[in-house]
Amino acid sequence: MSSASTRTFALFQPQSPLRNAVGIFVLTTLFYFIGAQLRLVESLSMFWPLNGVMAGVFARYAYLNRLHYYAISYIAMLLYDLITTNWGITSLGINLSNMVFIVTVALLVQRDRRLKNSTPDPVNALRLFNYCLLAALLCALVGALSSVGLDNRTFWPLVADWFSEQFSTGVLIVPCLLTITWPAFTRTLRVSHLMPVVLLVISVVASVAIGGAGALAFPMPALIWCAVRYSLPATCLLTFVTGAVEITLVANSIITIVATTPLTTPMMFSARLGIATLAICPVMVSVSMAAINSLIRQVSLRADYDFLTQVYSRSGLYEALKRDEGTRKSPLLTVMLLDIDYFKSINDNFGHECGDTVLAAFARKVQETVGSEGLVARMGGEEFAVVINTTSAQQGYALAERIRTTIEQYPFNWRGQALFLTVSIGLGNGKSESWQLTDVFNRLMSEADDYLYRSKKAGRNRTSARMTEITSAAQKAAASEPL
Ligand SMILES: Nc1nc2c(ncn2[C@@H]2O[C@H](COP(=O)(O)OP(=O)(O)OP(=O)(O)O)[C@@H](O)[C@H]2O)c(=O)[nH]1
Repeated sequence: MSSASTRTFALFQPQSPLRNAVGIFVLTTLFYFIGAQLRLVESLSMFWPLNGVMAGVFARYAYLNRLHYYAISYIAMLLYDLITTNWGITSLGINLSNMVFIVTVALLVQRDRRLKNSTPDPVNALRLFNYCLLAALLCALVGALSSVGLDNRTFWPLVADWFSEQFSTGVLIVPCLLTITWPAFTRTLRVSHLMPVVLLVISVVASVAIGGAGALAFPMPALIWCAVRYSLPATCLLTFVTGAVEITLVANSIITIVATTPLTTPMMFSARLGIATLAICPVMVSVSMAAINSLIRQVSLRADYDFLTQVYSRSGLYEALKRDEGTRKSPLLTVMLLDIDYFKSINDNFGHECGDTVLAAFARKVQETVGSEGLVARMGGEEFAVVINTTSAQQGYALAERIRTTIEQYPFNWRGQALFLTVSIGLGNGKSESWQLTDVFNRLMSEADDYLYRSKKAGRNRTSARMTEITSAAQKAAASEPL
């Protein structure tokens, strides 16, 4: 799910086992500390981020999936308990339940990776939701078994509490950990970009002000808006923050979902599950948006380029011209239409495959001759267009002649045999205003088409243009004048 355009965290590295071990130890201790601090508020107000964070870390970095790294995380938890609690042997079981959650999620995500299911698609987001569900169930069973009797609590309420806590924090945190990247601010920030976040804050405030069970769903429209507007990592982060804030506000009765206080375990169970279930929606929308955008990029790339020759397609050329509008400086545009002479005979004599190879090599040679400044497009069959900014009609004509002679002399290679081709060219030259480039192009294209016809008619392997017509008419007139 990670974006290639942004840098990823470098806390862990495949070749640095010591660094990884220290990183895992510190992260485990840090998040154990944070969880323990939240736990101190009141027994039901927990938000236990450790398991979600460590599951995300192990799931994200495949090279951390080693027994000794898991063991380091487990030892860090035991040490923390040893120093800060008097749980004694019970700590082994309680922390084993944490490890059950971490290992289950990490292994299931890694398995998906191996099966090549790591692309952002809504099914993967849903799968992650199920993995958290399964991991939370297993963790709750182990956790409740180990802690039954602590604080006089019985098995099933413990399972419910443990499960809802693990599931909600897992669903909120794991997608975040799997997608998080360093922010790359390439665009200037406009106030309108912040509107989804502003609405999100307003909806959380409204949840507090209005209260009731429905209040938990208030941030949903804002989160969906975030999913449509922002990147997947940003959406996951905002969903996590909103969910965590809501859980904390409900647990501390700041969002009042029931009139009775203190909140009972079943109420908190339901609230946590509700928040977790709602949290999957923006993530799925965001993943769908990422999949749609990547598909659009692929499709438009395919439409913009000719598959065989790798130069622009006709529609791609128009798009490129539209992009150039407003930025170009040259007042003159040259459009060339090139048509390979007797191309049919290549197909007839050497086969279609040879024809294809020659077309691709021809396009490469033309692009090479015009350089990166010129746009080359395949207009269809063996007909190509070149569009280039020029300073004079002569410059355009000289370039066309250079293309023609280059092709004439170039030995196209087909299975060790050298094939020689010629090309006929028609030229259109004209002034262009930057805002009407495509209109000018259409006009010059029709002029180039006219002159291409003349090149073919005059015997092929030549360049024709208005300029040459004027020149040859002047030459003819000069020749016919009496001495
Ligand atoms: N191999 C191959 N041949 C193609 C492709 N597109 C068009 N052609 C062939 O290009 C040939 C064009 O033939 P014509 O239009 O008669 O033109 P020509 O033989 O080049 O003759 P002139 O243009 O009159 O010099 C046809 O035989 C088409 O089948 C392609 O993508 N691959």
